Amino acid sequence: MEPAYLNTMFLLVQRYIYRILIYLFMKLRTEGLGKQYSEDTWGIRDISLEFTEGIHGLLGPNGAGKSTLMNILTTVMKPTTGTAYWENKDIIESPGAIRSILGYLPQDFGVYPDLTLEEFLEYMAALRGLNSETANARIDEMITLTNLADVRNRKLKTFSGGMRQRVGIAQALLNDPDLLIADEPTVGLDPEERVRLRSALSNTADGRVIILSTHIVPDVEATANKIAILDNGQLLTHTTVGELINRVDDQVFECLVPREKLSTLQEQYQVCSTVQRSDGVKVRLIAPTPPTDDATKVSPTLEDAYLEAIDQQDGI
Ligand SMILES: Nc1ncnc2c1ncn2[C@@H]1O[C@H](COP(=O)(O)OP(=O)(O)OP(=O)(O)O)[C@@H](O)[C@H]1O
Repeated sequence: MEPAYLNTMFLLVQRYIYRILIYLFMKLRTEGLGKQYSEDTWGIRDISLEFTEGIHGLLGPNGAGKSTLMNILTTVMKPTTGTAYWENKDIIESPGAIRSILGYLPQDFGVYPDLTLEEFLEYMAALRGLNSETANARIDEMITLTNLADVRNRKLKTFSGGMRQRVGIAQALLNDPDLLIADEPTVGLDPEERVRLRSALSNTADGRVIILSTHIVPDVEATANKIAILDNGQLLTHTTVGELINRVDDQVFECLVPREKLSTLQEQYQVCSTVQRSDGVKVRLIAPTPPTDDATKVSPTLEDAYLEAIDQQDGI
Protein backbone atom coordinates (compact mmCIF):
# COMPACT_ATOMS: atom_id res chain seq x y z
CA MET A 1 0.00 0.00 0.00
CA GLU A 2 1.15 3.57 -0.74
CA PRO A 3 2.63 5.31 2.36
CA ALA A 4 0.49 8.42 1.66
CA TYR A 5 -2.66 6.28 1.71
CA LEU A 6 -1.61 4.63 4.97
CA ASN A 7 -0.92 8.03 6.45
CA THR A 8 -4.43 9.28 5.53
CA MET A 9 -5.98 6.12 6.98
CA PHE A 10 -3.99 6.56 10.19
CA LEU A 11 -5.14 10.18 10.54
CA LEU A 12 -8.77 9.19 9.96
CA VAL A 13 -8.63 6.42 12.57
CA GLN A 14 -6.92 8.78 15.01
CA ARG A 15 -9.66 11.37 14.48
CA TYR A 16 -12.36 8.73 14.89
CA ILE A 17 -10.87 7.52 18.20
CA TYR A 18 -10.54 11.12 19.37
CA ARG A 19 -14.27 11.73 18.64
CA ILE A 20 -15.25 8.57 20.53
CA LEU A 21 -13.17 9.63 23.53
CA ILE A 22 -14.73 13.10 23.47
CA TYR A 23 -18.20 11.56 23.28
CA LEU A 24 -17.50 9.19 26.16
CA PHE A 25 -15.70 11.49 28.55
CA MET A 26 -16.28 15.17 27.77
CA LYS A 27 -19.46 15.69 29.72
CA LEU A 28 -20.94 17.96 32.32
CA ARG A 29 -23.63 16.15 34.27
CA THR A 30 -25.92 17.38 37.03
CA GLU A 31 -27.87 15.18 39.42
CA GLY A 32 -30.86 16.54 41.31
CA LEU A 33 -29.42 20.06 41.59
CA GLY A 34 -31.51 22.41 43.69
CA LYS A 35 -30.96 25.84 45.24
CA GLN A 36 -33.14 27.17 48.01
CA TYR A 37 -32.83 30.93 48.64
CA SER A 38 -35.36 31.17 51.47
CA GLU A 39 -38.06 29.08 53.12
CA ASP A 40 -40.44 29.46 50.19
CA THR A 41 -38.06 30.42 47.32
CA TRP A 42 -36.23 27.86 45.26
CA GLY A 43 -34.10 29.18 42.37
CA ILE A 44 -33.97 25.72 40.79
CA ARG A 45 -35.27 22.32 41.85
CA ASP A 46 -34.14 18.79 41.05
CA ILE A 47 -32.25 19.54 37.82
CA SER A 48 -30.67 16.45 36.21
CA LEU A 49 -29.01 17.17 32.88
CA GLU A 50 -26.16 15.98 30.70
CA PHE A 51 -24.22 18.40 28.48
CA THR A 52 -22.03 16.73 25.86
CA GLU A 53 -19.85 18.18 23.06
CA GLY A 54 -21.56 20.94 21.06
CA ILE A 55 -23.77 23.93 21.85
CA HIS A 56 -26.57 23.56 24.39
CA GLY A 57 -29.07 26.39 24.61
CA LEU A 58 -30.42 26.97 28.11
CA LEU A 59 -33.68 28.73 27.51
CA GLY A 60 -36.24 30.13 29.92
CA PRO A 61 -38.21 33.27 30.78
CA ASN A 62 -37.03 35.76 33.41
CA GLY A 63 -36.80 34.13 36.81
CA ALA A 64 -36.69 30.60 35.34
CA GLY A 65 -33.48 29.76 37.19
CA LYS A 66 -30.88 30.07 34.42
CA SER A 67 -28.47 32.31 36.36
CA THR A 68 -28.81 30.13 39.46
CA LEU A 69 -27.84 27.06 37.42
CA MET A 70 -24.97 28.94 35.69
CA ASN A 71 -23.67 30.16 39.06
CA ILE A 72 -23.63 26.62 40.43
CA LEU A 73 -21.94 25.20 37.32
CA THR A 74 -19.26 27.90 37.39
CA THR A 75 -18.79 27.04 41.11
CA VAL A 76 -19.48 30.52 42.46
CA MET A 77 -22.58 29.21 44.28
CA LYS A 78 -23.17 25.99 46.26
CA PRO A 79 -26.38 24.03 45.61
CA THR A 80 -28.72 23.11 48.44
CA THR A 81 -29.34 19.65 46.99
CA GLY A 82 -27.70 17.42 44.40
CA THR A 83 -24.34 17.66 42.73
CA ALA A 84 -22.61 18.02 39.35
CA TYR A 85 -19.78 16.17 37.64
CA TRP A 86 -17.25 17.09 34.98
CA GLU A 87 -15.87 13.93 33.38
CA ASN A 88 -17.07 12.03 36.48
CA LYS A 89 -15.31 14.36 38.95
CA ASP A 90 -17.58 15.97 41.51
CA ILE A 91 -17.25 19.74 40.92
CA ILE A 92 -19.20 20.73 44.00
CA GLU A 93 -16.83 18.83 46.30
CA SER A 94 -13.75 19.76 44.25
CA PRO A 95 -14.37 23.00 42.30
CA GLY A 96 -10.78 22.89 40.96
CA ALA A 97 -11.89 20.02 38.69
CA ILE A 98 -13.88 22.45 36.58
CA ARG A 99 -12.18 25.81 37.11
CA SER A 100 -9.08 24.75 35.18
CA ILE A 101 -11.05 23.79 32.05
CA LEU A 102 -13.74 26.49 32.21
CA GLY A 103 -14.14 29.57 30.02
CA TYR A 104 -16.84 31.94 31.27
CA LEU A 105 -18.53 34.86 29.59
CA PRO A 106 -20.67 36.59 32.24
CA GLN A 107 -23.69 38.72 31.36
CA ASP A 108 -21.99 41.93 32.53
CA PHE A 109 -18.57 41.40 31.00
CA GLY A 110 -16.36 44.42 31.76
CA VAL A 111 -13.30 45.50 29.78
CA TYR A 112 -10.46 47.96 30.46
CA PRO A 113 -11.47 50.85 28.17
CA ASP A 114 -8.00 52.32 27.60
CA LEU A 115 -6.37 49.08 26.48
CA THR A 116 -6.38 48.03 22.84
CA LEU A 117 -7.90 44.65 22.03
CA GLU A 118 -4.46 43.10 21.66
CA GLU A 119 -3.21 44.60 24.95
CA PHE A 120 -6.32 43.41 26.76
CA LEU A 121 -5.95 39.85 25.49
CA GLU A 122 -2.23 39.86 26.38
CA TYR A 123 -3.17 40.96 29.88
CA MET A 124 -5.84 38.24 30.24
CA ALA A 125 -3.44 35.62 28.88
CA ALA A 126 -0.82 36.64 31.45
CA LEU A 127 -3.41 36.39 34.26
CA ARG A 128 -4.16 32.85 33.11
CA GLY A 129 -0.48 31.97 33.20
CA LEU A 130 0.02 31.40 29.45
CA ASN A 131 3.62 31.79 28.33
CA SER A 132 4.16 34.53 25.77
CA GLU A 133 4.67 32.21 22.80
CA THR A 134 1.44 30.27 23.46
CA ALA A 135 -0.35 33.51 24.31
CA ASN A 136 0.61 35.19 21.02
CA ALA A 137 -0.53 32.23 18.97
CA ARG A 138 -3.84 31.92 20.87
CA ILE A 139 -4.49 35.68 20.67
CA ASP A 140 -4.07 35.63 16.88
CA GLU A 141 -6.32 32.59 16.61
CA MET A 142 -9.06 34.08 18.83
CA ILE A 143 -8.99 37.46 17.08
CA THR A 144 -9.51 35.73 13.74
CA LEU A 145 -12.20 33.41 15.11
CA THR A 146 -14.22 36.29 16.54
CA ASN A 147 -13.74 38.37 13.41
CA LEU A 148 -11.98 41.26 15.15
CA ALA A 149 -8.74 41.37 13.12
CA ASP A 150 -9.48 44.84 11.72
CA VAL A 151 -9.73 46.38 15.20
CA ARG A 152 -6.98 44.59 17.12
CA ASN A 153 -5.09 47.88 17.74
CA ARG A 154 -8.14 49.95 18.61
CA LYS A 155 -8.94 50.93 22.21
CA LEU A 156 -11.78 48.94 23.72
CA LYS A 157 -13.70 52.08 24.67
CA THR A 158 -14.40 52.61 20.95
CA PHE A 159 -16.00 49.15 20.58
CA SER A 160 -19.74 48.58 20.14
CA GLY A 161 -21.64 46.32 22.54
CA GLY A 162 -21.48 43.42 20.10
CA MET A 163 -17.74 43.83 19.56
CA ARG A 164 -17.22 43.82 23.34
CA GLN A 165 -19.18 40.61 23.67
CA ARG A 166 -16.99 39.05 20.97
CA VAL A 167 -13.96 40.22 22.97
CA GLY A 168 -15.61 38.39 25.87
CA ILE A 169 -15.68 35.18 23.88
CA ALA A 170 -12.07 35.66 22.74
CA GLN A 171 -10.85 36.09 26.33
CA ALA A 172 -12.96 33.19 27.59
CA LEU A 173 -11.34 30.89 25.02
CA LEU A 174 -7.73 32.02 25.48
CA ASN A 175 -6.73 28.95 27.46
CA ASP A 176 -8.61 26.65 25.07
CA PRO A 177 -11.20 25.55 27.69
CA ASP A 178 -13.11 22.28 27.26
CA LEU A 179 -16.22 23.97 28.67
CA LEU A 180 -17.53 27.42 27.74
CA ILE A 181 -20.44 28.97 29.61
CA ALA A 182 -21.99 32.15 28.19
CA ASP A 183 -24.70 33.92 30.20
CA GLU A 184 -27.12 35.97 28.04
CA PRO A 185 -24.33 37.05 25.66
CA THR A 186 -26.63 38.75 23.14
CA VAL A 187 -28.61 40.99 25.50
CA GLY A 188 -28.68 44.58 24.21
CA LEU A 189 -27.14 43.79 20.82
CA ASP A 190 -28.60 44.85 17.49
CA PRO A 191 -29.68 42.07 15.07
CA GLU A 192 -26.52 42.27 12.95
CA GLU A 193 -24.24 42.02 15.97
CA ARG A 194 -26.29 39.13 17.34
CA VAL A 195 -25.71 37.21 14.12
CA ARG A 196 -21.94 37.88 14.30
CA LEU A 197 -21.80 36.75 17.93
CA ARG A 198 -23.74 33.58 17.17
CA SER A 199 -21.38 32.72 14.35
CA ALA A 200 -18.35 33.35 16.62
CA LEU A 201 -19.86 30.87 19.10
CA SER A 202 -20.62 28.29 16.40
CA ASN A 203 -17.03 28.52 15.14
CA THR A 204 -15.76 27.48 18.55
CA ALA A 205 -18.04 24.50 19.25
CA ASP A 206 -15.91 21.69 17.86
CA GLY A 207 -14.36 19.56 20.62
CA ARG A 208 -15.95 21.65 23.36
CA VAL A 209 -19.07 21.74 25.52
CA ILE A 210 -20.78 25.13 25.22
CA ILE A 211 -23.72 26.23 27.35
CA LEU A 212 -25.49 29.31 26.10
CA SER A 213 -28.01 30.72 28.54
CA THR A 214 -30.59 33.06 27.03
CA HIS A 215 -34.24 34.02 26.86
CA ILE A 216 -33.94 34.88 23.14
CA VAL A 217 -35.20 31.90 21.13
CA PRO A 218 -33.55 32.75 17.75
CA ASP A 219 -30.13 32.77 19.48
CA VAL A 220 -30.38 29.09 20.25
CA GLU A 221 -32.33 28.17 17.11
CA ALA A 222 -29.39 29.39 15.03
CA THR A 223 -26.61 27.78 17.03
CA ALA A 224 -27.64 25.03 19.46
CA ASN A 225 -27.49 21.28 18.91
CA LYS A 226 -29.70 20.70 21.94
CA ILE A 227 -31.98 22.88 24.03
CA ALA A 228 -32.82 22.69 27.72
CA ILE A 229 -35.90 24.65 28.78
CA LEU A 230 -36.25 25.85 32.36
CA ASP A 231 -39.34 27.44 33.84
CA ASN A 232 -40.13 28.23 37.49
CA GLY A 233 -36.88 26.56 38.49
CA GLN A 234 -37.80 23.26 36.86
CA LEU A 235 -36.36 21.49 33.84
CA LEU A 236 -39.12 21.03 31.26
CA THR A 237 -37.08 19.30 28.57
CA HIS A 238 -33.58 18.80 27.13
CA THR A 239 -33.73 17.71 23.52
CA THR A 240 -32.78 18.58 19.94
CA VAL A 241 -34.26 21.56 18.10
CA GLY A 242 -35.87 19.17 15.58
CA GLU A 243 -37.53 17.00 18.23
CA LEU A 244 -38.87 20.03 20.06
CA ILE A 245 -40.38 21.47 16.87
CA ASN A 246 -41.91 18.07 16.00
CA ARG A 247 -43.90 18.21 19.23
CA VAL A 248 -46.10 20.97 17.78
CA ASP A 249 -46.21 19.60 14.26
CA ASP A 250 -49.75 19.95 12.78
CA GLN A 251 -50.80 22.19 15.67
CA VAL A 252 -49.77 25.68 14.58
CA PHE A 253 -52.39 27.79 12.79
CA GLU A 254 -52.74 31.32 11.50
CA CYS A 255 -56.09 33.06 11.18
CA LEU A 256 -57.49 36.55 10.74
CA VAL A 257 -60.04 37.50 13.41
CA PRO A 258 -61.93 40.66 14.41
CA ARG A 259 -60.15 42.55 17.21
CA GLU A 260 -62.87 41.79 19.75
CA LYS A 261 -62.38 38.02 19.28
CA LEU A 262 -58.69 38.10 20.22
CA SER A 263 -59.16 37.85 24.00
CA THR A 264 -61.37 34.74 23.59
CA LEU A 265 -58.68 33.06 21.51
CA GLN A 266 -56.03 34.03 24.09
CA GLU A 267 -58.08 32.39 26.84
CA GLN A 268 -58.55 29.21 24.82
CA TYR A 269 -55.19 28.73 23.11
CA GLN A 270 -51.47 29.46 23.35
CA VAL A 271 -51.20 32.56 21.14
CA CYS A 272 -47.65 32.81 19.69
CA SER A 273 -47.93 36.17 17.94
CA THR A 274 -50.38 38.78 16.72
CA VAL A 275 -50.13 41.30 13.89
CA GLN A 276 -52.53 44.24 13.75
CA ARG A 277 -54.05 44.78 10.29
CA SER A 278 -56.65 47.17 8.90
CA ASP A 279 -59.13 44.27 8.53
CA GLY A 280 -58.55 42.67 11.95
CA VAL A 281 -55.77 40.84 13.80
CA LYS A 282 -53.65 38.11 12.26
CA VAL A 283 -53.13 35.53 15.01
CA ARG A 284 -50.63 32.69 15.15
CA LEU A 285 -51.57 30.08 17.73
CA ILE A 286 -51.25 26.48 18.84
CA ALA A 287 -54.40 24.37 18.78
CA PRO A 288 -55.20 20.65 18.40
CA THR A 289 -57.70 21.42 15.61
CA PRO A 290 -58.28 24.50 13.40
CA PRO A 291 -59.52 27.28 15.75
CA THR A 292 -61.63 29.00 13.04
CA ASP A 293 -63.15 27.95 9.70
CA ASP A 294 -60.59 29.92 7.69
CA ALA A 295 -57.52 29.05 9.82
CA THR A 296 -54.47 27.86 7.85
CA LYS A 297 -52.03 25.28 9.17
CA VAL A 298 -48.43 26.61 9.09
CA SER A 299 -44.98 25.12 9.68
CA PRO A 300 -43.99 25.25 13.34
CA THR A 301 -40.92 27.14 14.54
CA LEU A 302 -38.82 26.72 17.66
CA GLU A 303 -40.51 29.82 19.12
CA ASP A 304 -43.91 28.06 18.81
CA ALA A 305 -42.54 24.90 20.45
CA TYR A 306 -40.91 26.90 23.25
CA LEU A 307 -44.11 28.84 24.01
CA GLU A 308 -46.08 25.60 24.06
CA ALA A 309 -43.58 24.00 26.49
CA ILE A 310 -43.77 27.01 28.83
CA ASP A 311 -47.58 27.10 28.54
CA GLN A 312 -47.89 23.42 29.49
CA GLN A 313 -45.79 24.11 32.59
CA ASP A 314 -47.91 27.13 33.55
CA GLY A 315 -51.00 24.98 33.26
CA ILE A 316 -49.71 22.39 35.76
N1 LIG B 1 -30.12 35.95 45.76
C1 LIG B 1 -31.39 35.61 45.66
N2 LIG B 1 -32.21 35.63 46.74
C2 LIG B 1 -33.50 35.27 46.67
N3 LIG B 1 -34.09 34.82 45.52
C3 LIG B 1 -33.34 34.77 44.42
C4 LIG B 1 -31.96 35.15 44.41
N4 LIG B 1 -31.47 34.98 43.16
C5 LIG B 1 -32.50 34.51 42.40
N5 LIG B 1 -33.61 34.39 43.16
C6 LIG B 1 -34.91 33.88 42.71
O1 LIG B 1 -34.70 32.60 42.13
C7 LIG B 1 -35.48 32.45 40.95
C8 LIG B 1 -34.57 32.16 39.75
O2 LIG B 1 -33.78 33.34 39.50
P1 LIG B 1 -32.62 33.38 38.39
O3 LIG B 1 -31.97 34.71 38.51
O4 LIG B 1 -31.78 32.16 38.54
O5 LIG B 1 -33.48 33.27 37.05
P2 LIG B 1 -33.06 33.65 35.55
O6 LIG B 1 -33.69 32.62 34.67
O7 LIG B 1 -31.59 33.81 35.45
O8 LIG B 1 -33.76 35.04 35.33
P3 LIG B 1 -33.26 36.33 34.47
O9 LIG B 1 -33.39 35.93 33.04
O10 LIG B 1 -34.25 37.38 34.88
O11 LIG B 1 -31.86 36.65 34.91
C9 LIG B 1 -36.29 33.73 40.80
O12 LIG B 1 -37.55 33.52 41.40
C10 LIG B 1 -35.49 34.74 41.59
O13 LIG B 1 -36.34 35.75 42.11
